Amino acid sequence: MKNYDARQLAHAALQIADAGRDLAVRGWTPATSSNFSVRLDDAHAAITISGRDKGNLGADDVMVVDLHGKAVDTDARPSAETLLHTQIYARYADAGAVLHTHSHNQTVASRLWAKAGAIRFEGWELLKAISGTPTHETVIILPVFPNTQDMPALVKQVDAYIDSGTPLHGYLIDGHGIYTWGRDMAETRRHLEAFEFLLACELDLRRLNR
Ligand SMILES: CSC[C@@H](O)[C@@H](O)C(=O)COP(=O)(O)O
Ligand SMILES: [Zn+2]
Repeated sequence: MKNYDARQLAHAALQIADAGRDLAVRGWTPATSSNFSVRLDDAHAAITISGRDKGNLGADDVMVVDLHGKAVDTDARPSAETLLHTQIYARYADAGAVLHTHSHNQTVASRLWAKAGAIRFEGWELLKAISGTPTHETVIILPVFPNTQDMPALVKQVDAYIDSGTPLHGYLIDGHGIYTWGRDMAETRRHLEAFEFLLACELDLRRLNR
């Protein structure tokens, strides 16, 4: 017997496919990169199957994992980065969706700010698109973690950052891409779009030497 709600899974798969189509059209998911998930309940998430074309997802491209990243009711292989998704659901009880993309801006910025270890956004009106940010007179830090294929090692770094108490709304991985999340898919898409815009602004200022 399934211990998650199949209707919820079907709805999550639709949300994931819809997000994937939109993000691919924007060019943020090149060459099967990126992965997406939606929380189903306290113990399960729906997540993209590894290696699929993220711009052309259907219900068969989404599977269920438990919050330890283990496949549930299927032999399919979940995203190679599943542990980064389940970590967010485990650490943030109100997280309802996680998006990871590889846009050009995200990837270039991750390299430029890797040494500094973070990008500091301050004074941008669009910061208000990040939930809990009532004014542009705010600082939001987007950390940059070194890339590795060793997911437990990456999870450890993110855990240490969360444990430090600095608010975390998303992060970059060096030479790789971005992770962000929200209470539901709509909020998560807004956060992703806001970070992409802010990164583009910071990159332009760099190009202009400002
Ligand atoms: C195609 S290169 C990108 C992958 O290595 C990975 O970073 C990625 O985002 C997608 O992996 P996936 O296992 O399909 O979820
Ligand atoms: Zn990736």
